[in-house]
Amino acid sequence: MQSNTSSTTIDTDVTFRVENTDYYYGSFLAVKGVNFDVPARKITALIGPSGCGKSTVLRCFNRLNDLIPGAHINGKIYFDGEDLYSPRVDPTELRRRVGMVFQKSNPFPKSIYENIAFGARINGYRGNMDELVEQSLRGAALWDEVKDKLSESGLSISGGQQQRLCIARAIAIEPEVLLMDEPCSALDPISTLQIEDLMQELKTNFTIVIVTHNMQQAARISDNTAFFNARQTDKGGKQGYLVEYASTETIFNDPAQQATRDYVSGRFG
Ligand SMILES: Nc1ncnc2c1ncn2[C@@H]1O[C@H](COP(=O)(O)OP(=O)(O)OP(=O)(O)O)[C@@H](O)[C@H]1O
Repeated sequence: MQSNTSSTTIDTDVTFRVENTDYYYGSFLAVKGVNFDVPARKITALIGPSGCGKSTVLRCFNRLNDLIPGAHINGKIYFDGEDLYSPRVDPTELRRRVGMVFQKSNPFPKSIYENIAFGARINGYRGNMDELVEQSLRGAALWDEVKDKLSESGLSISGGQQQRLCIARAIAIEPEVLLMDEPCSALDPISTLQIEDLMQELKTNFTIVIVTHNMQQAARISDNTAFFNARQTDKGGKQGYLVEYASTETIFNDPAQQATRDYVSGRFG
């Protein structure tokens, strides 16, 4: 495995290999020198204080940062062994393979049924749509709650249900990876636990990378954890970097770095 500092061996298939990457917004170097491997069909958590670059790194896995003017990276990210930034990679097709769930649930202002069917249709799905809708809602542990109101608006259900609808929509197009940017931060504890349980089920089929501010959540659900921090630069700004990457067990119980120990024990951040 590739790692900045830690020694834990992560012996499994690699979905993303991040090699010597620097992340820029224009001339601003937001995150510097990141190396790590994201293993397949595991949950990898990105943690660290605000502004250390977790979302920046996450958004590069499906090249969502391409949509931000001036954003670019140096270094390499490989997805299933292929250079993610190669001209051969079509970002739209990449985003089909690497789905994303955001902090704030964002169902389309359409029926629950159409929330699933719409994306599938655009992606050329030709099979039985009713079956796909049911299977996706079941996969997101939402079917029983909405099966009798599929024609109602996706915006009419609770926040936790909306977030599961967004997960159903994401898995309907059969991605290989699910990126999750603080998916539970707007949810109550019960909905949060439902999403966490769901993630444990989803990881049998999907590689999951999650950004979370909730350290207990990272400890509960993830297999591996990357701890990012930010340091002061000469110019007075802040620059993110990866402090340590290892199994979640190691990061929370026996980290190699004092900064990691301080962070996970709540001493800063
Ligand atoms: N669109 C953007 N344009 C310019 N700078 C940005 C942009 N998005 C993020 N940044 C900067 O990049 C750095 C990393 O931000 P990022 O949002 O990735 O951090 P984060 O760890 O996810 O923070 P938070 O936990 O607060 O969401 C910060 O200095 C931030 O101001």
